[in-house]
Amino acid sequence: MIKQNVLDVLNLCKSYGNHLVLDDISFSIRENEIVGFIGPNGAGKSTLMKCLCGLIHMDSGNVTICGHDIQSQREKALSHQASLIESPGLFFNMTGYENLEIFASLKNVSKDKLQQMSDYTRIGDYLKKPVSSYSLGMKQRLALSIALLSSPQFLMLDEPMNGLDPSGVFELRKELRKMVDEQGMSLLISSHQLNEIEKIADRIIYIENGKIKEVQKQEQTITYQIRVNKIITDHRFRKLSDFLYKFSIQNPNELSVYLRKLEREGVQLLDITNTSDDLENMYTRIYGE
Ligand SMILES: Nc1ncnc2c1ncn2[C@@H]1O[C@H](COP(=O)(O)OP(=O)(O)OP(=O)(O)O)[C@@H](O)[C@H]1O
Repeated sequence: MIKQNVLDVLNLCKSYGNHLVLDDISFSIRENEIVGFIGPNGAGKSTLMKCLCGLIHMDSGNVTICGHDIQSQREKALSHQASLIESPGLFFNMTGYENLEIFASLKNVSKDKLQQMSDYTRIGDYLKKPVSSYSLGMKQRLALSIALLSSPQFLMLDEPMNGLDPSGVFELRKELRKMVDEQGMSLLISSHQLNEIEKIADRIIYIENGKIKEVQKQEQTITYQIRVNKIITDHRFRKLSDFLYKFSIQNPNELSVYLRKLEREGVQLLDITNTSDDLENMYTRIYGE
């Protein structure tokens, strides 16, 4: 089945005064896809997310959410998305449950859904206490539950792992993956935590100075460099120098196929190195040390 795009961003530009913060940004996100957004401080991640959820206006470009243009069909486009950007907008002097109730009534959500999302917070009796008494993790869970009240098809989370302890990060990652897999949601998630993004994202977009520097392909290619004792004629092995070749596979199981092929041709394997770009290598290559 062909997956539709839930988000299309085309040539988006945004400046604050003379400062061009987003410079001709274009990318798409498909159904059921988790896209990670990585970039150094001030790269433009939050500004982009704010443009995508209608919090601020872009100067030029086009954004469609589930096929609806965010400018000409603003209400329809925004009804398909939810976002948590910067600190969650909670009423601190009210209880968690009262917060959920207010947002449920604003979003015209049924009582069942309200109950479902109060259970989803998994903060138990704390729901009856003022939000000011919550830990950061509890506030995050409450804010995420509020964002999910409207069953969005597209969710944007800006640095959701900030301040969470390792078990909180693990839980959040597990839950986000489950939501995407079971409810068909798509997710755009920004983080500074490279290893966390690597674990959750299907694809990663690198941004710097408001420009997309690179998009990691969804299918991670595994590349090997091999040193052998004789010339290989098979074109799938790219010659780097005498007796040094490179080949790429999409699936780890394919490696044995390549190695058996060499064996059949009487080529002796002297050395093999996995030279695939992992996230940290890629980050260093793009942004420097
Ligand atoms: N309201 C504003 N007015 C003027 N400049 C702004 C405003 N908001 C952001 N900027 C500037 O825009 C640039 C991008 O900021 P943004 O917050 O989008 O970056 P970021 O990638 O989210 O950074 P971080 O990882 O530190 O949160 C920065 O140079 C910032 O100073």
